Amino acid sequence: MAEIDKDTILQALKSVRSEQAGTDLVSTGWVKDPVISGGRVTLMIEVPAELGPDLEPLRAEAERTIAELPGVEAVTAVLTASNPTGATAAPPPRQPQAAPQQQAPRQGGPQVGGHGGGPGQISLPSIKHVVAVASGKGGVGKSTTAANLALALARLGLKVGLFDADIYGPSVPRIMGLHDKKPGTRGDRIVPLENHGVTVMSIGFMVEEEAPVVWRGPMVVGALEQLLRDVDWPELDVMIVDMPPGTGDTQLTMCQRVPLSGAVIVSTPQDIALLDARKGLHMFRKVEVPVLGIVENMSYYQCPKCGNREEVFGHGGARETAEKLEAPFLGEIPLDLKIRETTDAGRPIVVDDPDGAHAQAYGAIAQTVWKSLTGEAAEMGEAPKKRKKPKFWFR
Ligand SMILES: Nc1ncnc2c1ncn2[C@@H]1O[C@H](COP(=O)(O)OP(=O)(O)OP(=O)(O)O)[C@@H](O)[C@H]1O
Repeated sequence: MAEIDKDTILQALKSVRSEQAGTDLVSTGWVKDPVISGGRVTLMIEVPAELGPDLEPLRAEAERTIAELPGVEAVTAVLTASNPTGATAAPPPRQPQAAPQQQAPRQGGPQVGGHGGGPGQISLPSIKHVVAVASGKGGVGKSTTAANLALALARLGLKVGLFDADIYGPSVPRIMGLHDKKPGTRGDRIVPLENHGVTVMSIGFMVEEEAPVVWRGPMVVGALEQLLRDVDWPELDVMIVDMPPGTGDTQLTMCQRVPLSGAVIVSTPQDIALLDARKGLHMFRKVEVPVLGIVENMSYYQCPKCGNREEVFGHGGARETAEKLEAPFLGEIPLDLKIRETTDAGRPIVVDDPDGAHAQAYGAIAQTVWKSLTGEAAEMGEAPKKRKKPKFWFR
């Protein structure tokens, strides 16, 4: 099969003309280095934000042009925009739908479910439930929680996917031990990767590691939607979406476009983070996505040597906030060096120490989430080392 290289791609793109810029696509300087993985080409086109909405035909033509090159099996071109003022402009939000699933559930209360697919939403027919893991601000451990929750759900015997939508800092490839891997292709679809028994996709797989991922407003949503659609998702019981941090227009639009069955909000006990958590809760309620509950992360510090427990940030705030706001409290995860080390080493604690207290805590959260989604109880599978033939763990 013919090898593709960057020069051939750029040469071909010279035949694509931008009416708006009055020149060919390459001369605009908008084309970033194409990423080539086997027969798959991913192309970022970074355009002035104000032109973005008019440039869809240009994007599509670039995609068609590359697709015609020998050796190209699949191509994804995405528009991104760099905006020095930092201002964002998201597409107008879809009006919230009045659907029965869109009431905030209570623990032990009515089940929620279905993967939406309403007007303006992406259709994900092979996925039964899509759950967003969100936080009002960055750095609270959202990705760590998303990964461990996904792994704990897999341990319940479920088929689980993890989609990294945190386009500003995609950390799922590293957390899931896949940072040096690239997804393959089947026909014109992207085949997601798998590790620790969970199917994983991240925008981080598609960009060069050192490349700063600068995305703004509608481009983020467009790129994520496209990636979600281009992936050949297997049949999944549940997909966890690691959302971009914050509660701005981008997050709001994501919540409206992705057919969410529910959302989990991660917060630290600090007041400021809790205020942000409230914003997160209000955001999901505004778009009528059920909030499955709040997880308090870095809840307290337990000395690994003496077992002494210290309430670093005035522990318990998330539980109180959850009660006040009538959202379920899902559980607390302590601040523990082992959680950091295992996460950062690509073997999250649920895999690294499946019998430990932290894995049990994530397991209990996973059970509550699954019960809220389906009304069904699910039992934890045993840790793999105890099984001769692990049934649920490494599938
Ligand atoms: N419970 C915990 N105990 C110790 N370290 C933790 C815990 N939770 C997360 N961390 C560590 O905190 C850092 C930030 O976590 P993570 O990347 O999950 O946060 P995030 O909210 O997703 O951040 P961002 O939104 O900026 O991507 C990581 O190094 C992670 O290992």
